[in-house]
Amino acid sequence: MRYFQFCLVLLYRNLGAALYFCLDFSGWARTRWRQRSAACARRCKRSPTPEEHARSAIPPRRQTARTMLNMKLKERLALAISALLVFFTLMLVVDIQMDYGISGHRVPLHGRVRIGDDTDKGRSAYIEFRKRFLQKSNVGNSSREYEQSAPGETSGSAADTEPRTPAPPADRYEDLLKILHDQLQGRADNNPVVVPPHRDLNVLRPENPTIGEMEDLEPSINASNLERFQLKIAQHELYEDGEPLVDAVLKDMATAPVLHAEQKEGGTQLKLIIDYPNGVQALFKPMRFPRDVQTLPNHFYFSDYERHNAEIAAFHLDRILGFRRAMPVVGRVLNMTTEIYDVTEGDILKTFFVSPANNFCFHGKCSYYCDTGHAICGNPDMLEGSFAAFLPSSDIAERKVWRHPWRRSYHKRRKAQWELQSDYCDTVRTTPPYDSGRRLLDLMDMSIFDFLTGNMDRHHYETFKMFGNESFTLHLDQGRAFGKAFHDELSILAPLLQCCIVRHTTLSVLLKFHNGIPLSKVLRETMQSDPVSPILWEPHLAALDRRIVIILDAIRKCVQKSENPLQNEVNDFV
Ligand SMILES: Nc1ncnc2c1ncn2[C@@H]1O[C@H](COP(=O)(O)OP(=O)(O)OP(=O)(O)O)[C@@H](O)[C@H]1O
Ligand SMILES: [Mn+2]
Repeated sequence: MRYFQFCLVLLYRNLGAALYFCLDFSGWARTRWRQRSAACARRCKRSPTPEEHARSAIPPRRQTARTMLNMKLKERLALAISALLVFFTLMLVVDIQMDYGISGHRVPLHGRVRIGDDTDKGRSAYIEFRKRFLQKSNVGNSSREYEQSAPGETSGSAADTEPRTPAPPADRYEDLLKILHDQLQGRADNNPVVVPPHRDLNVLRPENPTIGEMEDLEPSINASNLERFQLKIAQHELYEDGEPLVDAVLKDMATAPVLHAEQKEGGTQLKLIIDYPNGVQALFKPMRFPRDVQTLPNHFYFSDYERHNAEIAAFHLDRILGFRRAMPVVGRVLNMTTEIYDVTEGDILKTFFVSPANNFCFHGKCSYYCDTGHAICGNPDMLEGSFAAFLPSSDIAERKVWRHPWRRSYHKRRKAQWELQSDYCDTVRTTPPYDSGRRLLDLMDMSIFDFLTGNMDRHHYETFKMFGNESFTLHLDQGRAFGKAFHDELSILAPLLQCCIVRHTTLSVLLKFHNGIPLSKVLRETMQSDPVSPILWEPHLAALDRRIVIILDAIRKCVQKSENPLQNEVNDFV
């Protein structure tokens, strides 16, 4: 990136001079052209004489050399600068392509960048699977399932939003169940796709200290539930299965008096830090739209609005799937006057106003959607939002920010490297920290989690520094999840399909929901406890059950490919 900045500075510094020379050069070219045209007018109409023929037979290289010698110094300079400019531009493009590692890790490229691989190489099943998936969704399924609704379109008829009992699954994935069963019996140990529990550090957990133990901190007698929760965050999970502090923290955030509100710096969209008594804090994301408003079809994932209910739903989903890597999030309705306006100060106060519909609104200051046209409005001054329990401060537990290897390009015309290179995972899996331990498997879980919620906005992820690389990846920032209920974004599954590796435990949970009580039902019921329930529009819940099937298909495809790579290649071209 430093090279990139250097190039930019050089480019801009030289741009003026280069332009001058280029213009001057074009002047020179025009004069030459005029001279040549005049000469041509004299002789072009007749056929060339033998001497002219001989003259034109001078080798082109000598001609070029002669032209160069005839040029003035200024002309030569202009040419050199133009060439330099082209060179810098080329270097710039190469630099942007190469830059995707932070935290000291630059993944070596081994000269493997290809433009648009169209067959899967090695273990990847991404391209083959995507082809089939697209065929499937094009043929015979022209129902609403795969259509994108119009901008701002709402649910349609009431019957549409009624919970429906899904039909019994036709395919129980017996082949995948058998792998799980064999692994529990100590067989299928070396399955290249499904990692058995005794080779998974998340299950083994030889050590699992908490932040409190690492920092030698004990909660005081008056410690809040959140402080106790924070000190219990461990190396391999945020909280234990069945941890009672989770519900206690949710309750505090939903009911405790709001003492102070302040806009959070950083991030692209408006968020407030809410202070409660006893040092408890939460990250507040406001409601902008009703539940059934979907991502605008012409919006890229990076310009999509954040949805407060997506944060709430994602927390519950993360918990139900047994990951326990998302901080507790709860919904609450605030009085904008007494719980925001009266308890905040500074510039944000100047952004409050009363709308033509007599609602109380504000927009704060941020880089996306913080203006009068995109204000957040109460009804008339009651505002719903999500409250995420605050992570421990960096004094206690510093976090490390990692660039996600499967990060999107965040540019409307540019593609990321993983989209161009089908064997991209080979590069990632040989690079620390993805070459050993739990990290790569965590990214597979994250890919599954994000595919279920439709979250395309996973540019970075964070871990707690004190636990080193053998620690879980936090599931932070799900604000752009649950945007499109009728579209399944297969590219979110690219990490899984390109690496073809998954935890036994994760596959087991997916199969449990697929063959047993559907995920949509469990999540719907769990979220009923939230104060602003219902949290999700029904089609988003239905999408979860549909997407589990796609994930299971993907894992099956990976297993088949690992068992018989050649045959699958052949089949795919029949
Ligand atoms: N529960 C939390 N407690 C403390 N800090 C948090 C919490 N959740 C997120 N953060 C921090 O706040 C930052 C911004 O949060 P978040 O990513 O949700 O906002 P955002 O506006 O969506 O950001 P971006 O636009 O960059 O995706 C994160 O990078 C994270 O470090
Ligand atoms: Mn975000």
